[in-house]
Amino acid sequence: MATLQPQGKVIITCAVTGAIHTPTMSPYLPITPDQIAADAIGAAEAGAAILHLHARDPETGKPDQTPEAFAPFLPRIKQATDAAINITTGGSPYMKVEERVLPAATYKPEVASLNMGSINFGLFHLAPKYDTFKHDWEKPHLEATRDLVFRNSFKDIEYILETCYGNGTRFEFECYDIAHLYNLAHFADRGLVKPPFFVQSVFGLLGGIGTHPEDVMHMKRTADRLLGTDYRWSVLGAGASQLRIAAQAAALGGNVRVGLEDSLWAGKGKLATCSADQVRMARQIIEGLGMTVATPTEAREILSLKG
Ligand SMILES: C[C@H](N)CC(=O)CC(=O)O
Ligand SMILES: [Zn+2]
Repeated sequence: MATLQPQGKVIITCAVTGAIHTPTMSPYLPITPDQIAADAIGAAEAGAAILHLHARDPETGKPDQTPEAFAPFLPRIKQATDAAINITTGGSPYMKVEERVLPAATYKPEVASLNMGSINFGLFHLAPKYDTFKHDWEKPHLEATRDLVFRNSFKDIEYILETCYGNGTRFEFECYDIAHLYNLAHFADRGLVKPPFFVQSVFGLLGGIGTHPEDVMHMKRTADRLLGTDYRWSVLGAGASQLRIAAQAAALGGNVRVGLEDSLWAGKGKLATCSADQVRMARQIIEGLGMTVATPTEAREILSLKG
């Protein structure tokens, strides 16, 4: 029987680069292997017990899901920190599941992300519009920059489970909406996933659930009802909602995820200069609530990681 999460102990996961933010959005977004390694090591030193990692093409900054792309920074991070490595199987919404699972299948990490359902992945920009009748510019309107579906079908999820399970890898179950919790319960009922389930509730991504405190409560109440004591709850808030969502969840006994993958900000209108900035701010909130940040060893215990 998995050990229950000790009261007041909070696991910080840090996601350092991701695949959605582009270099044009912030000069601090880690792109090269050196930058990804330095940002991850800094986040671990600041208190992150789990490091969620993606790779990018150092020239273009584009997501790169080839195992080779992870090779230059993984051993250095493992050398420099005791943090648990969490390799993405999400890659980017443009990739097929066969490509997305390769790095986790190759490196057999302690943790790998697993997206528990498909979602619309939209990105919009304000586009000026010229009214040919009025011969004048109309109020700029929102136009889709990207109109994607981040596909995670039941077969895709099964494929990743089958590919990684034999490696002792456990999953960070990314749940962007309530339905994804039901999908997780479905795989649990089929015995294809074993408790404790590390549930990463994702708030504030267009296409998924919002960031209202009621959304957070709804996710937690539903997870409590469907998964009982078999899950360890964590949250990530996208963009400016990151620390507000973290504070609410920590106060409810949950764990938190921060990092430049999920938000480029360190407070209102201030770009984070590194993911460690956000780890330090999360830590301040956690300790301010009279709680303590879990060490990598404690996180392994709580999540039954292979170590
Ligand atoms: C919202 C996050 N980008 C979700 C994520 O981290 C997905 C993954 O890497 O598998
Ligand atoms: Zn990710």
